[in-house]
Amino acid sequence: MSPRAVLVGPPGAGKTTVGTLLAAALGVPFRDVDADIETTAGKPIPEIFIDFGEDHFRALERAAVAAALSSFDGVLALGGGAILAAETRELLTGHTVVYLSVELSDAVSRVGLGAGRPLLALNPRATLKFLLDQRRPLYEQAATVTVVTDGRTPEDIVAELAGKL
Ligand SMILES: Nc1ncnc2c1ncn2[C@@H]1O[C@H](COP(=O)(O)OP(=O)(O)OP(=O)(O)O)[C@@H](O)[C@H]1O
Ligand SMILES: O=C(O)C1=C[C@@H](O)[C@@H](O)[C@H](O)C1
Ligand SMILES: [Mg+2]
Repeated sequence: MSPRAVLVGPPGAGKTTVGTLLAAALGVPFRDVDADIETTAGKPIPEIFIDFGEDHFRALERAAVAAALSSFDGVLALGGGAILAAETRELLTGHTVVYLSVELSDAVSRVGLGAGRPLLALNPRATLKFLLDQRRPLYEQAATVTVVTDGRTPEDIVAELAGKL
């Protein structure tokens, strides 16, 4: 069993939004690893960061990604930082990995004040710039399909993707 598509990209790329619509368009279920982690931990992501720290969150994330990749066959959205783990990047090999790319200005306007995103709580623009610069090569390396999302509606992005998958 293998996901039909695995969505990667930074916060604000639209993984949850586009993933939900793409799954509906393909007639398959949608699953979001961020939601899986919250279910396992029994608390929202910001509280996991506060109570246990980022390293603990990343450990939960690695386990949640591994479980979903081996047991789910719909559209799967990873968390924005999941590809930081070498173990996860290796597990992605052979899967259909869709990189939703977004430049800084669109990402900033989409995440606003960063509500619900603990890494962005202090300075969303500066942190997003750092995350985009740090992670862009990792998303590009993992991707089998790349879709530019800047200035486009989720529906337009889904129409492009549905034709490619
Ligand atoms: N193509 C788009 N155009 C405009 N707004 C968008 C687009 N895609 C998503 N959004 C909006 O941007 C915000 C962030 O989208 P979403 O939560 O889907 O991102 P994400 O990639 O899942 O982020 P995270 O990594 O934090 O989970 C939401 O308010 C959503 O409505
Ligand atoms: O970019 C990140 O590192 C994160 C993105 C979100 O999807 C969550 O997984 C969490 O807030 C961390
Ligand atoms: Mg999301």
